[in-house]
Amino acid sequence: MRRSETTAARQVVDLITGTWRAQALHAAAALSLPDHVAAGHGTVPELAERTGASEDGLARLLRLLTALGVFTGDEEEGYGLTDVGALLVTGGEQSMRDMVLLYGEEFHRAWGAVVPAIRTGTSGFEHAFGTSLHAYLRDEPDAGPRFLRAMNAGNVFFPEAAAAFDFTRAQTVVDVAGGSGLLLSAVLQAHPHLTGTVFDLPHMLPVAERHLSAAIGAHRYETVAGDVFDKVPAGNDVYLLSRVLQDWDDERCVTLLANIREAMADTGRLLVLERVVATGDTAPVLPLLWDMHLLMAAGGRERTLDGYRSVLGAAGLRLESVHSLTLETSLLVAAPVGGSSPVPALP
Ligand SMILES: C[S@@+](CC[C@H](N)C(=O)[O-])C[C@H]1O[C@@H](n2cnc3c(N)ncnc32)[C@H](O)[C@@H]1O
Repeated sequence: MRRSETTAARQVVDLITGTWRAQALHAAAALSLPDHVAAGHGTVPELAERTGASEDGLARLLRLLTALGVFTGDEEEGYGLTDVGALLVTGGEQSMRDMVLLYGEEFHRAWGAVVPAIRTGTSGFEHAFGTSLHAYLRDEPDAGPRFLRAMNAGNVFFPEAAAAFDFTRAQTVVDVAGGSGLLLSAVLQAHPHLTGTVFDLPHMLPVAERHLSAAIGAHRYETVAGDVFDKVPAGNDVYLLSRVLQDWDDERCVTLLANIREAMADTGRLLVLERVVATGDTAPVLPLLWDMHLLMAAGGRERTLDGYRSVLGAAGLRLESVHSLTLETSLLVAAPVGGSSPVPALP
């Protein structure tokens, strides 16, 4: 075999085995191995006793995940956690365990329906579960809070978003479909003069309420239940819309954006947090992977910059600026068409 063929074959094998890596990580999180290792129980017999798993299976899983950079050590000495493994320990502000679990369980099943999803344009989730992700989150006990905990793990760009926009002249902020309230709390913590509202479906609000009451204190925020396709709280200076457009087709995006436009003053601003898709063989892969994942999960999509411009424009908003954040996420600042001044100055 020529060298270029070897390299191409290697690439195919690496692509095929990508899902095995993710599922090995999922097994470690599902068996709480990082928790046990963090508690000092790092040998295979100790882990077998605590998890009820077979020693042979555990030894092989740990040896693979050590090679993948999740654990340190070996079977003889016992295992410790790398920085990656430490992110899989339960609890803690930065923990990504809930994300690993959701992606390894429900979303893995949704990806199992990738071919019918691409054939039909209906989400992989609907093919696999017989119901939409949104209905599942509403109807399945504890699914909503589990989903929000998993979303939290991907929120590493929230503090950056709070710093990327000049909030000094704003007084009130609404996080539209704000989920866990973590973005609003990052904004309120960074800008103590602001008060804020989390607006979301009623079954999602308890998580935001719990988080904001602990992080912010009762007098600076409220939670409001409602449907973004009906109307959103009016008269605020800044509207946040994080990872929401990604779940809907253009028509639904225009409806919800038009509701936000109607609620904002002409001087208001809308801050959209999404990934921007580029094309070509040098395009960053993460937005493209997430675009495909959104088809598998909610039947949604990531958009090109022109795609965001187009749905904003159809709702009476214009894209004013774009800021790059970590994990290839972008902050898009939009202003009402015709409303040129920024949010009003504080008295
Ligand atoms: C992908 S999550 C994003 C949550 C949050 N903005 C974030 O970035 O972590 C989508 C959110 O949209 C909310 N949502 C879905 N349909 C909605 C509707 N019709 N009205 C209001 N919120 C809705 C969900 O409850 C969920 O919190």
